Amino acid sequence: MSPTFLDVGIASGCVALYLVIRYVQYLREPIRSVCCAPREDAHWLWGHEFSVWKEEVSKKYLEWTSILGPVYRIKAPFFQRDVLVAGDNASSSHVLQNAYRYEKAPAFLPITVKLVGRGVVWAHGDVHKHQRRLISPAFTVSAVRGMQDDVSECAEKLVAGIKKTIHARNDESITTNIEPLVASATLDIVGRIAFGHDFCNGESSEAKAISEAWHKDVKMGRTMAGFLAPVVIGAFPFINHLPIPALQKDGVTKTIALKIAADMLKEHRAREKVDGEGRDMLSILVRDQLNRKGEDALEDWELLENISTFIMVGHETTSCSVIFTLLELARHPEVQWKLRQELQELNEFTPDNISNLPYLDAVTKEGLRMHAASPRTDRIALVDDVIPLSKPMTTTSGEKITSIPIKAGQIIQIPTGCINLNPDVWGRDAGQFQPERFITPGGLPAVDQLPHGPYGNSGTFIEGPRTCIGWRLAVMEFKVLLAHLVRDLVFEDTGKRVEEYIAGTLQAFCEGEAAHLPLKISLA
Ligand code: HEM
Repeated sequence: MSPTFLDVGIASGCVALYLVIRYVQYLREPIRSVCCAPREDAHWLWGHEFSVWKEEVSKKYLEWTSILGPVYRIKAPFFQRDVLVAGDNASSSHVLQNAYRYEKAPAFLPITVKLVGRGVVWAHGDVHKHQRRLISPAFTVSAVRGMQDDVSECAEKLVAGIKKTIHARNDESITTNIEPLVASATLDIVGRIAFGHDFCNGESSEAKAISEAWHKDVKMGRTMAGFLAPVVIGAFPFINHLPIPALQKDGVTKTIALKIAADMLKEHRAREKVDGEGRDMLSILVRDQLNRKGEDALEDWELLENISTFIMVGHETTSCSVIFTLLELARHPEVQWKLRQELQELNEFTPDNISNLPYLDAVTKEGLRMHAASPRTDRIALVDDVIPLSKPMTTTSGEKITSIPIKAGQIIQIPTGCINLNPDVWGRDAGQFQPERFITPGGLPAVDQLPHGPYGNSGTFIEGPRTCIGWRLAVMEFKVLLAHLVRDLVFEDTGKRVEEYIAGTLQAFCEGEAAHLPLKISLA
C-alpha cells in the first residue's frame, strides 16, 4: 500500500516537530558558548562524526585541537545535542574519575552486548562495581605473573614459526603481513590464560572462525554500514529491539568463547575443588566463587560472559599495539638495534628480568602512547555538573572561563589517542617515535600536565574506576612478545604506506587492504 497524502503529512510534521524541539533545546544548552569545530568539517546529517570516522585515527581531533585548544564542541549526527570533546587533563580526568556519574554513552552498548557480552565492559552502576570487584582476583600482580610462562611459550612459538618460514623459503629474509601472525599469538595467549584452552597457534577450527569473523567485521567497519550502525542505534535505540535477525545475532567470538567456557566450567569447578591450583582466569574466578560459598559470588552467567569479554578485548588490542610498534622499530633501526642489544645481553628471559629492562620499558610506553588500541571513549552525564579545565579558555562571546557547566544527558567524547599526541602537552616531537623521552631526565612534561593512567603517563588505558582491568597483563604480554621478536629477528620497513583506522579497535590498512601490515623480516 503506498503512503497517502495524510501519512506523508504526519511524517513531515513529526520531523518538523523533532527539529523545533532540538532547536529549542540547543538554545538552552550551556555548552553553546563553547567554540565549535569548523562547520566545513560537519556533514549536514552526520555532523562532525563522519569526518572523524573518514580520516585516519585522531587526525581530525588533532587538527581541531590545534585550532581551538583541547576542549571544544562538535555537531552530533541526526541533529542530536552537540557533543563536548574533553581533550585536556582536567576535563577528561574529571569525567573518567567520576565513572558512576558519567556512564558509557548508549550508542555502543548494544554492540558491546553482541560482540563481547554482558561482562564488565558492558556493565554500569552497581552491576559494574559488583562485577569489577569480583573479577579483579584474575588481574592482580601475582595472577599476571603466574600467566607469564604461557605468554612466553606462545611468543616462542610465534618466533619459531617465522624462522621456519624464512628457512623454508631458502632466502635471507621474507616480506610478510605481520598482522595475522601476531593476532594468532595473542589469541593463543588469551585462550590459555583465560580458560586453559589451546587455539593451536591460530590453526584450530575455533581460532580460524574467530579470525575470519574478525576480519569481516574490520572490513565492514570501514564501510558506510559500519559507520552508520552505532550512529543510528545511538540516535534511535528502539531499533535495537526490532526483531531483525542481524541485529539480534551474537558475534562469532562471543559464541565460541561462551561455548568453550561453558564446556570447561564443570571441569574447572571439579578440579578446583580437588587441588585449587589452576592459574588461568577461569580457575581463579571459580576458586573465588567457591570460597565465597554462594553469597556475593559471581553467578555462572556473569563468570562466562566475563571470560568471553576477556577473549575479545584482550586479543586484538594487544596485537595491534604490538604490530604498530614493530613498524615503528622497522622505521627507526637505531632504536631497534639498541633494544636488541639490551635483550641479547640477557642469558635468559624471566618474569623479573624482562619487566625490569629500562629500554624495553621505554619502547613499550612509547608504542602504547603512539598507538592506543582504543583511542576514544564516549560518556553520558547522568546529572548536571561543572567540568573543570586545565587552562582557561575563551568562549564564542570572548569570555574567559575555567570550567564548563553541563546538563544531564550531555555526551562527552574523550579522544585519548589525541591526548597522547597533543604537541601542546608532549612537545613538538609528540608525533615522533622517541622512547628516549621516557628515560631522559626532563624528557617528559610535568606530571600535572599528563594523564593519570596506570602506565606510561598516557591515556591509553584510561583512568578511574573503569581503567582497563587488563593493563598489567597487556604490558607484560607486550614486553614478552617484543622481547622474543626483537632479540631473534630484524624488522625492516617495506616502504609501503600503512594507515591507521578505527574498525572496532585500531587497525592497520595497507593499500586499501584491511588488517594488513607488511614487514621485511630476517634473522638477527
Ligand atoms: C594494549 C592492550 C590494551 C589496551 C590498549 C586496552 C585499553 C582499554 C581501554 C581504553 C579500556 C576502557 C574502555 C572504555 O571505558 O571505553 C579498557 C577496558 C577494559 N579492558 Fe583493556 N586494553 C588492553 C588489553 C586488555 C587485556 C589484555 C584485557 C584482559 C584480558 C583487557 C580487559 C579489559 C576490560 C575487562 C575492560 C573493561 C573495564 C571496565 O569497564 O571496568 N584489556 N581497555
